[in-house]
Amino acid sequence: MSVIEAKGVSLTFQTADGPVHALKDVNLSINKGDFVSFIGPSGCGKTTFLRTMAALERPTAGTLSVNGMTPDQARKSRAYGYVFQAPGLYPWRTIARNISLPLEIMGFSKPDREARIARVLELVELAGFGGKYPWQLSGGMQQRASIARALAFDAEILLMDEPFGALDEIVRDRLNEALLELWAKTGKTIGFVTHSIPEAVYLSTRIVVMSPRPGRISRVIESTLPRERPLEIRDTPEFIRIAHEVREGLREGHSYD
Ligand SMILES: Nc1ncnc2c1ncn2[C@@H]1O[C@H](COP(=O)(O)OP(=O)(O)OP(=O)(O)O)[C@@H](O)[C@H]1O
Repeated sequence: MSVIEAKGVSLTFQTADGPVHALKDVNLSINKGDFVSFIGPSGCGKTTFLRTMAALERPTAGTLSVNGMTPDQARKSRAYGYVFQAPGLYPWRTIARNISLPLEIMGFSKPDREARIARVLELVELAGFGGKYPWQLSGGMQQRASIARALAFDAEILLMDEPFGALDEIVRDRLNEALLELWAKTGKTIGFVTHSIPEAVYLSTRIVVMSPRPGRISRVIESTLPRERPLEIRDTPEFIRIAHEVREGLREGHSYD
């Protein structure tokens, strides 16, 4: 069953220096339970595409449906959680109260909010840190808190824009493992932007390779790796083969420059 469907999506930004063709004729279907990564050089439209799915940008041509609705309707019915590149937590609110904020806006009762906060803090391994302020946590813990905030209202779709880009590799490895575990536990559909080939291969069921000027999909790679993936899987010939295929896709995209 397809939960996200993009048909002929193009987006041109009008700027003072003329039009910027951020996306051109993007066609993609994401199935329920898929973990889809978007990879490509800087400026190829990865963030823009994720933002159009989340109704944070509007395509200039084509159609997009999210859970059978327009992106606008999907946003209003809270069909997805969105994780930004930076954690974006309010420094004057504790971690629990940061997670609580969208729930308060959505009108969840206090006991329901408290139960949800406890559950998501547990999921991202931050149980016991709800009373801390963001500045009392490390960068990796803050990013996990922002993931908890996106998970709290239990949307079936999670859109993540390079959530681990600013973290060191050891922390990133741990969060990648935790994210896979969470995905296996919850069966969510995940759209994930990254710059890292190993991260894309490790996490995804499908890897969408994009190329710039204008942003297009140059290759979609179906992963042949099993769903259960210890970190050591990165040393297997199959992992290396898929990484090679992604690299080839990236190179291919560049030949259009
Ligand atoms: N609001 C905007 N107004 C004008 N141009 C924009 C706007 N947002 C993005 N762009 C342009 O659209 C193109 C795609 O940008 P986008 O941020 O989607 O790329 P990206 O692949 O996510 O890049 P990065 O990997 O560096 O985050 C770029 O050329 C960018 O300058």
